[in-house]
Amino acid sequence: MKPMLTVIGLMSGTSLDGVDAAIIHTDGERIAGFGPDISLPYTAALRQRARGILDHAPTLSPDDPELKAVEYAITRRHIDAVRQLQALVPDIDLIGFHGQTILHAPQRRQTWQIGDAGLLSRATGVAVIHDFRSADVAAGGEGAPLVPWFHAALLHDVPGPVAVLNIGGVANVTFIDADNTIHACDTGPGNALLDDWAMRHTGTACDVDGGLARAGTVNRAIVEQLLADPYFARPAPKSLDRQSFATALDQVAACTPADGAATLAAFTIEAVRRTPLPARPARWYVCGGGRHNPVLMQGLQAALGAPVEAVDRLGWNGDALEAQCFGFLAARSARGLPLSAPTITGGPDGLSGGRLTCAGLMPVPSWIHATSGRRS
Ligand SMILES: Nc1ncnc2c1ncn2[C@@H]1O[C@H](COP(=O)(O)OP(=O)(O)OP(=O)(O)O)[C@@H](O)[C@H]1O
Ligand SMILES: CC(=O)N[C@H]1[C@@H]2OC[C@@H](O2)[C@@H](O)[C@@H]1O[C@H](C)C(=O)O
Repeated sequence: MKPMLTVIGLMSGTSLDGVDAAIIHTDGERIAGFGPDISLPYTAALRQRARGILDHAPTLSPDDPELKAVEYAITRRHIDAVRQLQALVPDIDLIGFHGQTILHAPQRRQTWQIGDAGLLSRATGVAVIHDFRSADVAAGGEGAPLVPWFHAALLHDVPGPVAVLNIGGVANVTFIDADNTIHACDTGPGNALLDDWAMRHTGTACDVDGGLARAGTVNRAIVEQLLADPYFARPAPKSLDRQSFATALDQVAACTPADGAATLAAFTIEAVRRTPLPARPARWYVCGGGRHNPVLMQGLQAALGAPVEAVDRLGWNGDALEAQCFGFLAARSARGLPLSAPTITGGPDGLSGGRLTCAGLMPVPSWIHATSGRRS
């Protein structure tokens, strides 16, 4: 076994804003350090086409020509990101490629991330681990969130109970108890509803710095209606699709743009507050793009009754964290280590995941664990 791997992690999240790529030095348990990271945005046209695919994913054939074209364009963007990092750090052992989630329905044993791992491996000359969620979903787990093992590795010297909250398109929490048990789930909406609302009313991709929400008044009755969704009464583990609460936009449709934004921001915040956790976190650390929105951060601080800070305060890189995570998970997969757990996704104890793709005649690296998925 090679002791420490140099891995590029790639994440393109539910916000559909682009590709984050980051280098991590890890054996899948310890983190020896991080290398450079970059973000390559999707063009507005690609973002719109990806959104079209996401909106129609439940009825799409895997051979749909537009799906294939968008998958190709997204893969090319990932190849560009990897090549830029390879120009800085040529000796890369492995790539962890999340792909673009277009559908997540674990109750139907379905989770769908698009992206061509074979093309990525051929174009970069590096072995790729991808399809991180399917094994857990096939075994009855939620398949998400998968970031908790990484948060736990980073938090090893931070005493629990502590929570890490990721506010991406969807929001998810990792909770580490005083005895180091890891619990997790998706809390509810993150920025996705706010993004869609801002696009509808201002033509901008998000409510920049919470400007719209700050000018509005929260409609508490609508927030309560939104929180009546059965998802919030379910115990963890549980996970969401980007579109799980898409009808919320209809429920705020009669609000002014500012009041609608304020109400959707309050929905995100209140969903976090009501998330069933085994104990109250002594501190909350926030990552994901939502930590740049002061309305969300101040609202969380007021609602949670404990200090709320951006993860950057811990010295973490809050923008590269998810990409680093999929590098870390690729190293775990290469070693056959678990990616999930009963208290994280509800999947079986000890289950690894991910699939290995080594394109063409590339030899399978000797340090790849025999159970780390099939070669394609
Ligand atoms: N200055 C800002 N003001 C308000 N919102 C912001 C700002 N910067 C980023 N965001 C929000 O952060 C989002 C991007 O967050 P992030 O990159 O964490 O999402 P993601 O990784 O795609 O999602 P997920 O974690 O659900 O997969 C944007 O869509 C936007 O809503
Ligand atoms: C199916 C899917 O892609 N889920 C994402 C999404 O974005 C946030 C939240 O919903 C989380 O569950 C997950 O991503 C993070 C990286 C995870 O798996 O931990």
